[in-house]
Amino acid sequence: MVKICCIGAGYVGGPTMAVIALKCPEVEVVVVDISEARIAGWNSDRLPIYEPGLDDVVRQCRGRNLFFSTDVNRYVGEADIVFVSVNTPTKTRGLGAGKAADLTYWESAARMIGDVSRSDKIVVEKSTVPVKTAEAIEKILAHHGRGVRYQILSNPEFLAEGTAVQDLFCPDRVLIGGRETPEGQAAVKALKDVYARWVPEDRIITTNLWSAELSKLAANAFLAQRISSVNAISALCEATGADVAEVACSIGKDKRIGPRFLSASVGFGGSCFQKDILNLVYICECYALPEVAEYWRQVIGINDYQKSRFVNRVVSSMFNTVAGKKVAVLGFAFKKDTGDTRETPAIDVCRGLLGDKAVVSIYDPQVTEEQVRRDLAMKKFDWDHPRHLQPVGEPAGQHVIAMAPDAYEAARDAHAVCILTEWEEFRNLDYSRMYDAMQKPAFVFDGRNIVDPEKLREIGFIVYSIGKPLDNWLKDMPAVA
Ligand SMILES: NC(=O)c1ccc[n+]([C@@H]2O[C@H](COP(=O)([O-])OP(=O)(O)OC[C@H]3O[C@@H](n4cnc5c(N)ncnc54)[C@H](O)[C@@H]3O)[C@@H](O)[C@H]2O)c1
Ligand SMILES: O=c1ccn([C@@H]2O[C@H](COP(=O)(O)OP(=O)(O)O[C@H]3O[C@H](CO)[C@@H](O)[C@H](O)[C@H]3O)[C@@H](O)[C@H]2O)c(=O)[nH]1
Repeated sequence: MVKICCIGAGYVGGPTMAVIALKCPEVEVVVVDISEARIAGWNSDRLPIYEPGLDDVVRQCRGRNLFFSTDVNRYVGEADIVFVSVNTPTKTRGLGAGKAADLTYWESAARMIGDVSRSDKIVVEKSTVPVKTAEAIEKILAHHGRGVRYQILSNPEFLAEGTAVQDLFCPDRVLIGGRETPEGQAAVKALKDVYARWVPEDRIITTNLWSAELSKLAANAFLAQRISSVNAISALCEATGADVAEVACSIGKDKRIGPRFLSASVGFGGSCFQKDILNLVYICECYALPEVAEYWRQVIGINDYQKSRFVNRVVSSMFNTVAGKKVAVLGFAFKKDTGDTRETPAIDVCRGLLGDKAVVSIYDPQVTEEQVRRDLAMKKFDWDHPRHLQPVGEPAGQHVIAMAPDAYEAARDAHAVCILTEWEEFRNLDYSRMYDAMQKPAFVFDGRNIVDPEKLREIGFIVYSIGKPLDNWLKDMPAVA
C-alpha cells in the first residue's frame, strides 16, 4: 500500500488529502500538523475549515484510509510520498521584510523530514514557494545523508476557497514539476499515477521544477491583475457615468479576454494574491529586474487604492464624518462560502471606519466575533503563521465593534450598510424592513455589486455601488483622501 503523509492540515492540506483519500482508496493518507487544535478539529464533527462539500468527503474516508494526527515524526517516517503544505508567510523582519517569503516553517518541515526518514521518499512542494525552493530543500536533505534518497517535486495547488472540493474533483490542470533525470521522471510518474485515478491525463501537465514553481506565482499574479484592472476601470466608470458591469460584460465577450474574474469589488483579499505577488516582486528585484517588479507591485497598489477609495466614499457621503455613527458591515470573510478572513478587504475597511470613529456592527454567517477581534488587532502579515504562534495585539474595544446575529440587527439604528462579502443571503434581504429600522438619510455602500441600486433608491436609500453611475448625492461629495 502506498503511504502518503501531508505536513500541514490547513486549507490546502486538509481538503487536498481528503480528496486523494476518497479517489484512491488503496492509498493510506495521513495529514499531520504541529497544531493540536487543528488536528482535533479534523477528527471531530466540526471541521476546522468551512468548505462546501468537505464534510461529506471527510466522512466517507476518515478512519478508512484518511487519518489526522499530531505524530508528525512517525507518519512522515513511514511515508513514501510526503507533501509539504505548511505556511509560507511574508517576512515581517530582516532581509526582504514586507515582500520575501518567510520559509521558517518550510525549512523546519524539511529538516524534520531529514531527521526522521529511514527510507527513500518523494517530497512534494504543495505550499506556494519562491522559484528555486526545491534546490534549497535538496541541499538540506542531501546534508542529512544516511543513505536515504529523495526526489523533490513541485506540485502547486490551484484550488480556490469556497469551491475547493469542486476544484479538486475537477481541476483545470494538475501541474507536476520534477528533475529531468531518470529518477526525477520516475518520481513525476509516481505522483502522476495518483492524480490519474480521477484527473484526465491531458490535464496533468509535467514540467521542469522551476517552471512549476514559477507558474503558481504567475497564475495568481495574472488573476489578481485582472481584478485590479477591472477595479481601476471602476474608478473611471464612476467619474464618467459608465457602468463597470456593462464594460466588463462587453470586454469579456472577446474570447481572448473571457468573461470570468472580471467582477469589480471593494478589493481582492485572501491568503494568496497579495502574498504571492509580493513574493514575485521580491524575486524580480533579486534578479535585478526592477521594472518587472514595479509592474506587478502596482497590482497591489490599485487594490489598496480600491479599499481606501471605498472608505473615503462612505465617510465623504456622510458629511465627511462617521464619528459616533453606527455603520453595519455585512460580510467579513474575503469571499462568499468560506469563513476565511485572511487579508479580507473587510479588515482595511473596518479599520478605516474605526479610524474615523465609527461604531461598527458586523454580521457574517461564518465568521466569529473572536476571529474579527483577532483580525482587527493583528499586524499586517501576522495572520499567516500557525494560529497558536500568531502574535495578537490589543483587541478593538467592545464599544466600537459589535457582532450582530443577523443583517437586520446589524442595520438597526445604523446610518449606513456596507456590503463587503457577496454572500447569497445579502442579495435577498428585505431591504425595506432594513430601511425602516435605520437612521435617515439611510445609505447602502455595495462593495460587491450584488444589490439592484435602482430598487434600493425606490425604497429611499442613497446607494453607492462600485463602478456604477453615481447617485446625485454622491456626485456633490467627492471622495478625496
Ligand atoms: N489557502 C489556499 O487557498 C491556498 C491555495 C493554494 C496554495 N496555498 C499555499 O499553501 C500553503 C498552505 O496554505 P494554507 O492556506 O493551507 O495554510 P494554513 O495556515 O491553513 O495551514 C498550514 C498548516 O501548516 C501547519 N504547520 C506549519 N509548520 C508546520 C510544521 N513544521 N510541521 C507541521 N505542521 C506545520 C500549521 O499549523 C497550519 O495548520 C501556503 O504556502 C499557501 O500559500 C494556499
Ligand atoms: O472577479 C473577481 C474575482 C475575485 N475577486 C476577489 O478576489 C479574491 C480572491 O478570490 P478567489 O481567487 O476566488 O479565491 P482564492 O481562494 O484566494 O483563490 C486564489 O488563490 C489561491 C491560492 O493561491 C489559488 O489557488 C486560486 O487559484 C486563486 O483563484 C476574493 O476576495 C474575491 O472576492 C474579485 O474581487 N473579483
